[in-house]
Amino acid sequence: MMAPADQETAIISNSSNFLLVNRLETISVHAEPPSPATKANPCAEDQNPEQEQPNSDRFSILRASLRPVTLKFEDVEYRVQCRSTKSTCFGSTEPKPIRIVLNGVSGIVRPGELLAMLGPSGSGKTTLLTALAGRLPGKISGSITYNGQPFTSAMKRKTGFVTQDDVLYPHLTVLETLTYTALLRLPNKLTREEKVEQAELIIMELGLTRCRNNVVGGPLFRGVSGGERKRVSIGQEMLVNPSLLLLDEPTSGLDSTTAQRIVASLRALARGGRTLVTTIHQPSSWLYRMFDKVVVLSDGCPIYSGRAGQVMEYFGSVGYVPGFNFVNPADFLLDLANGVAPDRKQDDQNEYHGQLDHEDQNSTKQSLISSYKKHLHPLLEAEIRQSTRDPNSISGPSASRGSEGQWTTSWWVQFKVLLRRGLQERKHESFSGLRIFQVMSVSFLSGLLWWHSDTSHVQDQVGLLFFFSIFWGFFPLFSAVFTFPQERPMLIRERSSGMYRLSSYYFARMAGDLPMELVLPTIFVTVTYWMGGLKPSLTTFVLTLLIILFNVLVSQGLGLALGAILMDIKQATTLASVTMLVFLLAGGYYIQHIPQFIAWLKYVSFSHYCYKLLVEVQFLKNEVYDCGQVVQCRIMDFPGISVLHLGHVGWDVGALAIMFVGYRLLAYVALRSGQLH
Ligand SMILES: Nc1ncnc2c1ncn2[C@@H]1O[C@H](COP(=O)(O)OP(=O)(O)OP(=O)(O)O)[C@@H](O)[C@H]1O
Repeated sequence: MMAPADQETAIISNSSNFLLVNRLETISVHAEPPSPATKANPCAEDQNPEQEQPNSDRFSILRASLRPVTLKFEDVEYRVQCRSTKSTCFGSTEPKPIRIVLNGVSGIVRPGELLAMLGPSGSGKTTLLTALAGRLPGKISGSITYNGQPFTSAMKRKTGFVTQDDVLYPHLTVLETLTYTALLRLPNKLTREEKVEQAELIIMELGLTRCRNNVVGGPLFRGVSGGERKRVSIGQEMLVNPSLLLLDEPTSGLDSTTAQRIVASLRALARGGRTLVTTIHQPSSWLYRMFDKVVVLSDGCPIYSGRAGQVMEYFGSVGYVPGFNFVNPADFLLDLANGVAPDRKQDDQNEYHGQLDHEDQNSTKQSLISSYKKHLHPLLEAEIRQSTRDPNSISGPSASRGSEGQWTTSWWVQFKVLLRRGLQERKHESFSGLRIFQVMSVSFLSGLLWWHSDTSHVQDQVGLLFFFSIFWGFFPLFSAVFTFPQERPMLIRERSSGMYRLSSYYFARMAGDLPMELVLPTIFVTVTYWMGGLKPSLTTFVLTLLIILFNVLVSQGLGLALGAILMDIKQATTLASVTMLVFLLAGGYYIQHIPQFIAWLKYVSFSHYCYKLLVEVQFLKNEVYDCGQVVQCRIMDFPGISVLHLGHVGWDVGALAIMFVGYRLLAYVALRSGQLH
């Protein structure tokens, strides 16, 4: 059997260039990594990196981007206003109760260290981690600094954050997911091939080779396993070689061997000069030994913050000694954080069969919190103060090079990669069998209903044109409404790690939607137009098709805007259906004599303009119809047509164009102005 340190050495030496890069970084970082690094990698100091690894040149940019970060958090307090309100008998509401989620948490993590946050469920680990990642909304009291500086956008790009829930595109394979991330997040100075190679290395490093070509999967269809998904999420952050890496429960759902491998990789990453912080549930004693520091939370309050190896000593000194000779320190800490003192635990097992006294638990927690305040807090304060005087931790390169550009890749590269990724992810949804069936069945059915109608039945033909404008108003509107509410988690995740500009995402999304949104209406119109016996002229057909496609784009824009403004699928679909019904009624087909005070409605209805344009091109020439008793009338004088006041094609097209631009602009502004936080 290999000793843990040997195993780690084996993992490091057997694995990819990526870890080799990390090893090399160990030499170049300012801060001195703790001694185990040398144990894990005994020859690191003797080797000339350039000679030993000919490939290392290619990744020198990644190495150069690694800057030691000393993370300090002091007396962090976070309060939230609970949503529930109680109505009083007089109809007024009581003030919303305030909940203290974090209360006076302090700590310091230096480059080369791995800090683990332990605590029962709901104790505030995720909240603290999110605060340290600079992503917690609302006001945080206390101070959190990175090399003595507040969180900046330069720091954002050097920070990796793996959330508890994996936010991944379900239709992309593992390789595609990591490759697109590499293309978006790695600097322009690396070639495309090098970025792809880096993604491959991560796949090897995280043991994902077997499932590299499997789709990630989602709630509706199976893909890779939960543990593999988690590793893909970790890989996405590891790719950019972050100086500060924060992980929320990276081992949840993993078997113990994989969990050990992941934590060993994390420790190796830390030893390469990074600062690592992770939350973890119930680590084994083997995993626990890999942590340099731990913070233990109980109901948002710290009961320990300091060296992992000194934990038993500290709790022994304040009167808490485990009842057994051998105990996993993590289990012991979790018991304490739950208020279960060692003696009570034995009582519980022997006599009470799980009936723990809540008062006892609360008093144990209170006693642990006061011991922390009395003994540990002053020591931590002194350590933080001392480190503030240390020039390495305040003027490290991450502070001095904060003026670097905000983006690693150009707008155009971001646009191209996002466009390709979007097309690949959404082609399944846009051309799903169900969607095609829906459109084709409506198309054939309407073609049969209007089978070879002619100008002797003007009313029927006008009805078909109005149906075109309504169907291709509703359909794209309801598809588009889902876009941004569904993409929101991904957008938040990727934008908060500074992956791309909102504008490049937005334009890529618009461009990617074009072919998908325009193919189905084209097929629909082609089938129904000729089956329905509309004017047998190629020019009229093409013009009809163009008007419908324009209408599709306008209605899609409205759907995008409603989705972006409300960011809630239920609310957005409700508002979309009301709006579309109003547009339908005011469109000019059902009612021709709208009262003056509400007649303005038709001017905001894109269906109205579309319908007018369709009628205009269909009956452009002075055609005639049979208006009874062998009398022929001009079609333009047909009652349902004459009230449309045709003859203003330019205005109608202009109105649609304004709506086309306006709705999309509105959607962009809504996204920009905070719906993504
Ligand atoms: N914005 C919020 N509004 C209301 N309650 C909140 C909010 N943020 C956090 N909380 C509460 O604060 C507590 C701590 O939450 P947090 O997610 O940080 O716990 P945790 O230790 O990570 O739990 P777990 O291990 O189960 O993930 C929870 O009880 C949670 O409900």
